[in-house]
Amino acid sequence: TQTTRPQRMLAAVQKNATRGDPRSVVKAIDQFCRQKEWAMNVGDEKGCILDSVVTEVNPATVLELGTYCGYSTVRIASLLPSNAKLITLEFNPDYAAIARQVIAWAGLEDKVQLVEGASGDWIPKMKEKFGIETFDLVFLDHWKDRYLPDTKLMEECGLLRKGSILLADNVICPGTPDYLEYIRNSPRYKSQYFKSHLEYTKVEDGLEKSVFLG
Ligand SMILES: O=C(NCCO)c1cc(-c2ccc(F)cc2)cc(O)c1O
Ligand SMILES: [Mg+2]
Repeated sequence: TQTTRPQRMLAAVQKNATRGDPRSVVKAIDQFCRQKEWAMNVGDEKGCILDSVVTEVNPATVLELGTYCGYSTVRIASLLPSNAKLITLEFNPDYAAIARQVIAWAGLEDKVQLVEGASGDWIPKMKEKFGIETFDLVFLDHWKDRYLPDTKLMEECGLLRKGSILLADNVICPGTPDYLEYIRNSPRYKSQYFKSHLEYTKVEDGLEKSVFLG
C-alpha cells in the first residue's frame, strides 16, 4: 500500500541522518525536499532566520503552533538551553506520529513536549496542564486562519508577557492577511518583516517577528 509523504520523509531521515545529531536531521530533510519531494517545512532559508531569532531570544519557554514533521521543532530545540521547555501542538495525528520519530531520531525528545489536538482547545489549558506562566517565544506555523484567533486567545489567557516574541511563518505565501493587519496596526506589538522565500522555491514569502509590549 502507498506510503505518505511524511513517512517517506522519515525514511530519508533514518537513512541519511545520524541518530542524536539534529543538524544532520535538518540537512536530510532539506535534501529530501530539494531533491525528491517538496514539503511544507519552514526550510533552510527561513530556517536560518528562525535560528537567529531563537538564539537572540534564548527562550526558557517556547510554544510552536503546527509541528508537521518536526523540522522546525528540531531546529528550535537544538538551540535551547538544557532547562528550556518547547511545547509543540499538532492537530493532525499522522503528522504527529511522524514528528515524534523525527524528534526522537534527533535525540531531542527530552526538550520537546508534542501535544496532539486543536490549538484553540489547548492554549487555555497551558498553565494548568504544563505549568507554563508565559511564553518567551511563540512560532506560528499552523493553519493560516488560526494565527489571529490564537494570538488573541494567548493574550486573553495571559500567556504573553512584556517582551514575548511572536514569529510567524508564511505571512505572504500562503498568507495570513488578517493576522498581519492586526499585528502591524496594534499598539500592543512592534513588528518587523523578514523577507525570504517559500521553502525550497523562488516564490516570495517571509517571517513576521512581533514583540508584545504588554
Ligand atoms: O498549511 C501549512 N501549514 C499548516 C499545516 O501544517 C503550510 C502550507 C504551505 C504551502 C502549501 C502549499 C503551497 F502551494 C504553498 C505553501 C507552506 C507552509 O510553510 C505551511 O506552514
Ligand atoms: Mg510554514
